Amino acid sequence: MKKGFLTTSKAKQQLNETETEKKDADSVVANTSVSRNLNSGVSPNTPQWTRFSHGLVAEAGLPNGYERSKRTWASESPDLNDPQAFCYVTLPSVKSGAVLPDNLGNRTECCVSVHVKNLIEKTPGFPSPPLQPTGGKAYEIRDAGAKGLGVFATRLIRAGDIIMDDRPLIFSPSGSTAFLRDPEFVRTLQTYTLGQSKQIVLYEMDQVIKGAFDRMPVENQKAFMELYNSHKEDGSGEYIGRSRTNGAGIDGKKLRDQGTTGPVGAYSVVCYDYSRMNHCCCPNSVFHWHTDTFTIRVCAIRDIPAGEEISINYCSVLDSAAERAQSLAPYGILSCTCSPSCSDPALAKISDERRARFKIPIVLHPPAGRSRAGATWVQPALTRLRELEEENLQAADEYRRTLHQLVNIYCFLQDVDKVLFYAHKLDAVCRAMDRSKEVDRNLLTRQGVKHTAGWQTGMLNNMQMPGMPMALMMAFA
Ligand SMILES: C[S@@+](CC[C@H](N)C(=O)[O-])C[C@H]1O[C@@H](n2cnc3c(N)ncnc32)[C@H](O)[C@@H]1O
Repeated sequence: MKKGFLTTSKAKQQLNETETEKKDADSVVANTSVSRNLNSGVSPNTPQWTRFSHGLVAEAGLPNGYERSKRTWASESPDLNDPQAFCYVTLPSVKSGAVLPDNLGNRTECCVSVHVKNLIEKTPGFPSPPLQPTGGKAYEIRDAGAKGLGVFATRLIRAGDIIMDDRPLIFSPSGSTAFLRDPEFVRTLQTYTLGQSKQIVLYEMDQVIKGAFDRMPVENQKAFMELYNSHKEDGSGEYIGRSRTNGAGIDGKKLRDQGTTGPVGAYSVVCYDYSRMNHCCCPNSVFHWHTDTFTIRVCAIRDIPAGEEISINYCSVLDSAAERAQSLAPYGILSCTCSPSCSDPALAKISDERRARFKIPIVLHPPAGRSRAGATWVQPALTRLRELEEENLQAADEYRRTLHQLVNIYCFLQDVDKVLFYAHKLDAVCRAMDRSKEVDRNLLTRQGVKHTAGWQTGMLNNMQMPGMPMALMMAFA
């Protein structure tokens, strides 16, 4: 049996000691439950380890004197009683006698701790088959000009539709942190400069991913090697370079190494079709990880006409242009031209100001009395929705929140047409964001609306006795 990442008691002790120092690291990757990030080389020990270098790096390559590690970071046959041991495993497991290439799109080579392997295998429904795209496949991969390849709609895709549900080629620890929990390895690193140690960690990560790659069928290896690599000059090897370019962080709240938080102990995946999706600062689709189907699911967040490129966001949609530029640089995206508000400085200024405002939710209080229906108190929410739509920021959570707010307000005001209008928009956005359970199905029919709690509250409010300013007690957030 070979040694895993975290098998020694010293390593475990060091992990516990360093758990308190991860705030800095958390801020790097904690934008969404599924954050697109493999550039988070965060050390629990040194705050400087926030990111790996990118672009042309002078000291690219292993430093002189570093003896290529003979250690095996993960084992094919780990101690299944040690949740911290790391293993290589194919998930969902391929039945003996399974015929390749029938299984090609259905198998993922994983490098995971025994704890995470168990979490995956015990997830209710695992391994359900990937979901079919709504109405059948509606995209093609083709030339996207200066961006390389991209994914384009072949017909109208409606907001809320599933575009793809992609099984990864590889599932592996994100960032370098798994290594940095091995005290012996950390001691070796301490004899080098920070830049040199990052090169060493990149090399070791490359080896880990190569271990998973070597287990793939030839067709999957070919698919992986065809992926774009934006890390050719910074010391990343062929494997980690592709992983940094194409990796998507998965739900780090649930699926992570035992006893870890933040980027430490988190995982990321590299898929095939999904990896061809380019970045847009106002994307028309969103993505989320599903352990039961073991897939990254991409859904349209607004209607996408035939021929339009299908895009996702590689950073946080409400970041300023300068913050987005910083996040995009490791992908080799030096000047984003995805929308007019990126390329035109005057529009970028307006967009920055709006994005900053969108981070602060508006809370509305209906005035007391019966005149509230025609009043202007709803206007701030309507203006916010219009501005979000002008910026094409339907992927921002604030868009979903504002729609919720408007549905509640118009229920309260007993305006069934407006409830239906906003509830249908909300339903599409929630379906895209995998939050459909949030929408009361009654809100989607004229008859049903009248049975909702919000409508009933509005009715009571209309019947209120003079001198009972019930509305004063209400707030629409
Ligand atoms: C995950 S891959 C996307 C697919 C890639 N275009 C391809 O040809 O395989 C990420 C790479 O695509 C390119 N890219 C993605 N979005 C871009 C954008 N908005 N502007 C310029 N290049 C972009 C960058 O080279 C980036 O490193």
